[in-house]
Amino acid sequence: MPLVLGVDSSTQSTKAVLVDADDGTVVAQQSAPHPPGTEVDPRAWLAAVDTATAGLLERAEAVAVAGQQHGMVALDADGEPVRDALLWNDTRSAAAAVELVAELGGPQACADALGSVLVASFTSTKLRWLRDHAPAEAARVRQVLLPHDYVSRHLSAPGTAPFTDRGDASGTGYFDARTSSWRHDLLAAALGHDADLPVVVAAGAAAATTPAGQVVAGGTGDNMGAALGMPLTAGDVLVSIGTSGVASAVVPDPVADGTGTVTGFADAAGGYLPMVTTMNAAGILDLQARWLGVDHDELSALALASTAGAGGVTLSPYYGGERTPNRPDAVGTWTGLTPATTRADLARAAVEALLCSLADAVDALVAETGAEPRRVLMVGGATRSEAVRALAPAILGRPVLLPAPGEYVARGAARQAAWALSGAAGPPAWPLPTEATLPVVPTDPSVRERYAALRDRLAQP
Ligand SMILES: Nc1ncnc2c1ncn2[C@@H]1O[C@H](COP(=O)(O)OP(=O)(O)O)[C@@H](O)[C@H]1O
Ligand SMILES: O=C(CO)[C@@H](O)[C@H](O)COP(=O)(O)O
Repeated sequence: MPLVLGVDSSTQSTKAVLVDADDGTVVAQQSAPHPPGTEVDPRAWLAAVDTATAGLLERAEAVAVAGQQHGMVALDADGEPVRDALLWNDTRSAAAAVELVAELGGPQACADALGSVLVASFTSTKLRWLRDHAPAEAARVRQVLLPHDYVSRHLSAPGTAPFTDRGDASGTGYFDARTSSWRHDLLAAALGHDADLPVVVAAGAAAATTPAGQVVAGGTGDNMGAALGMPLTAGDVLVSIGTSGVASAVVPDPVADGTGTVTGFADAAGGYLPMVTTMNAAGILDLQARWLGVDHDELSALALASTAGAGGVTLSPYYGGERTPNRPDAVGTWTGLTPATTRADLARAAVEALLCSLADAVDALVAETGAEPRRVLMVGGATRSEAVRALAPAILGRPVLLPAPGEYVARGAARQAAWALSGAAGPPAWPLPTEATLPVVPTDPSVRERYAALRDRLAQP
């Protein structure tokens, strides 16, 4: 029974799961929090991974890291950060994104070259921001890594050249996933000069060893990790409700959505992972719980005590700006508040807004990939909310398969580690533990209609 360790270095925390490589059974798991905010000293992730893997790494024969996508880890000649990392949900580079898309010949040309239309989340836009707003720091940059590359390097033997994978690289804005090659020209155009980039490791290959000699696999982006951890197969749509809200699917061929709604990432197994990502997801409920002075269980109970449509209250939940739709300067907007509005209505409106935003994401993904999903699976921290589970099938308009509670990004990283350890042609077959299939219960269609009307009204200048 060889054990493998999977690490998820996501936005809010690092999670580590120790797994039996033969059948995917979780033997132990630990986590450690990350600092809040959209710019973070990346060394905090190294401290978190040390804490989360303490006592587990020693027991593993192989390890892999999946990490939050896109974050800009800019290193100097000594391999130290020139400044705090800018995360995927930092919107200061929105104007830089517009500029870079224009330089590439417009949105469709950008999607054709990179698989995605650049928005502020992408690494290249952050490098352009650095060039224009902190030129002294930009001039010191010698190497650019993604969060998972930086954590993988930390776990590897000293002197290991940094490495990444095709999945995470496809979210940088200077990688061509179809040829699996870096676009140093685009990196230089963004940053103002060229810099070193990590070696791109083939899917399932061993990339390095730890100081103790354990195999380190290439790692990947957290969403690619989740796809590998399910595993997601043709006909599935995965809805993930963490810091970001994500709808994703695995497909064999690249997509190039010139509207920018669907990003055309690569996956961690040689295919592609078209995705729709929102910036406001679990945080909508965190904020609502704080405002109402309740915990998550109480928020859920309140939401379920109201009725469909939240007594006429509708929320546009783009509190921190939004990426899909691309409204980096948006704020949250409430409508329909009356003297009759209750705390339960407010809780309900928050849950409905979260799910309507995800329903938009699923619909856009289905429209781009052209096939109604065979299954919709739902994972992520906010699926612990009973209200989210109860209302999701009705608002998504599809039955929802709920995998057993677990850390599926970390499980995907563990599966990649097991793959690299085995040297086999593909990852091991691990059964997906499922908790329930949540059936669709008919709901008031005006919930989505009113959400869409508010969303579209706010888009007007
Ligand atoms: N019972 C719950 N109800 C709603 N949200 C929850 C609940 N438990 C945890 N969360 C939220 O889930 C989020 C963390 O989810 P996770 O998938 O781990 O995020 P990430 O991978 O982005 O770090 C946090 O915002 C947390 O508050
Ligand atoms: O930017 C994206 C996807 O393009 C996000 O999905 C990040 O990858 C962060 O993920 P979580 O921390 O929410 O899992």
